[in-house]
Amino acid sequence: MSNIVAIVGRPNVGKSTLFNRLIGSRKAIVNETAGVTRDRNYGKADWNGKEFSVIDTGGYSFNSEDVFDEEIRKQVMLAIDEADAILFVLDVQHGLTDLDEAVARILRRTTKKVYLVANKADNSDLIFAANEFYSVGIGDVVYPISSVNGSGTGDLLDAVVGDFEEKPEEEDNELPRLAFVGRPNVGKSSTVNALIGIERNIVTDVAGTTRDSIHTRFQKFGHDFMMVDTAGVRKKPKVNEDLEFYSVMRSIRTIETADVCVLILDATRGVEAQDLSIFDLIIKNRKGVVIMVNKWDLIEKETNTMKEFEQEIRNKIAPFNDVPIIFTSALSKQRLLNVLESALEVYENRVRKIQTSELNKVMQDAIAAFTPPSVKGKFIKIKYVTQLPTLAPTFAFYCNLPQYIKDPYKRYLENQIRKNWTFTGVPIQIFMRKK
Ligand SMILES: Nc1nc2c(ncn2[C@@H]2O[C@H](COP(=O)(O)OP(=O)(O)OP(=O)(O)O)[C@@H](O)[C@H]2O)c(=O)[nH]1
Ligand SMILES: Nc1nc2c(ncn2[C@@H]2O[C@H](COP(=O)(O)OP(=O)(O)OP(=O)(O)O)[C@@H](O)[C@H]2O)c(=O)[nH]1
Repeated sequence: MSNIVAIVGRPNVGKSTLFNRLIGSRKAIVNETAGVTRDRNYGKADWNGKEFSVIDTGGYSFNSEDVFDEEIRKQVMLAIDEADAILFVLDVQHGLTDLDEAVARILRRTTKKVYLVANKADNSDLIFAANEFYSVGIGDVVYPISSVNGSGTGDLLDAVVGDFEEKPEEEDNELPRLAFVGRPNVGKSSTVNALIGIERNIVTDVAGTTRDSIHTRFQKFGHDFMMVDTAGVRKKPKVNEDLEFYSVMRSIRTIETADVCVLILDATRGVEAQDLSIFDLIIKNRKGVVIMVNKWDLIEKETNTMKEFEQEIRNKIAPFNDVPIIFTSALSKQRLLNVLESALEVYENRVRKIQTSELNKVMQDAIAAFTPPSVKGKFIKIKYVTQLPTLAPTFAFYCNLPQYIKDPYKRYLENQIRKNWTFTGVPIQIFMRKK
């Protein structure tokens, strides 16, 4: 499980610019995954081989003035709760403002690691001016950086990743880990409680290694798996705000811990932007996914209601829509066990390894049937393909001119893989390599 770094600060100090710079090194890799949309607030970064998640708390803010300060305050508090490290960004060109001071007051109270980042230090005079920020009284070091030209970010990142605690591998490594995620009020607690209630005696709470995550072991019908972060679900830290930021922040750690995520939707609300953001988080972390449309009991049904609903979801999550979709009622426990069955199938799909010989036999035919279009008169030849020994399915295609193979052709290859083997619910990565 990776470390989580949150970027906080008042508007316009350059949080998004810093965010883009931090995840920039990963962009090329992220784009390799056909059809994954990059949202602007969450990404994976890598510094000297240490991977971590980055959250940009900006951009979520309300535009209305009176709720503004309060909203920033809440975001900072939540960032403190959920992140392992905080980058507190200030603007050297603008100097300290009241709002900076207000954020600093909150940050002074946390025991989490806070790094004071003096952004927009584009030249040596401005780097010198950053010394002003020692007066803020957070940490022993001020990191002058320029998010625009990149100077100083190396020293900052050295410090940040140098302070990461090695996260111990969680216990019960072989058991599949399932997580129930979704925005507030969709029925996460009801689902988990119903599942636990189904066989009260055969579940045990296992304290996780992180703060307050409790993993519940579930053994029944020949299944044996862990439900991750059920503490967060059952304890119900009541966040009233139905804001994207909260669902996303609360979901990140859970998703990173899981192998398969059950994304719960509220049938009465349809698919909303927040649901799609959480879906993107799951895909970005290359986890398995099952979509559970809950509160189905509340829907007036006609002959095709379910089919139409399902189609609407598939359209919205396209292009990656080879995903199980199950209509449930946590209240009446309808089809909850189907969700489990499905999640465990997805788990099997995620660990599936295809023999290189079998893979090549099938894929060479598919490639022969539809060859990559030649570029600038150059003939592109894919020589062979192999599945890499990674946790989530990743295929490397070796060819003479990898840079000329574009996303549509990669999607063709992915579709052929999905057609011939079952990878339902699992994102697939396709890499082109030079041979
Ligand atoms: N000169 C200079 N300008 C910068 C630097 N970093 C960001 N900026 C500029 O500052 C402005 C604000 O940057 P953003 O990244 O949008 O700031 P933000 O903190 O994310 O703002 P909100 O989304 O409103 O919270 C933009 O015009 C950036 O181009 C920097 O290192 N040097
Ligand atoms: N009719 C109906 N109501 C449901 C169903 N599942 C949950 N509810 C109701 O929806 C409300 C929210 O359910 P919770 O299980 O608390 O939802 P949650 O996702 O855990 O909510 P947060 O803790 O806010 O994230 C409760 O009033 C439940 O009784 C369902 O399948 N049908």
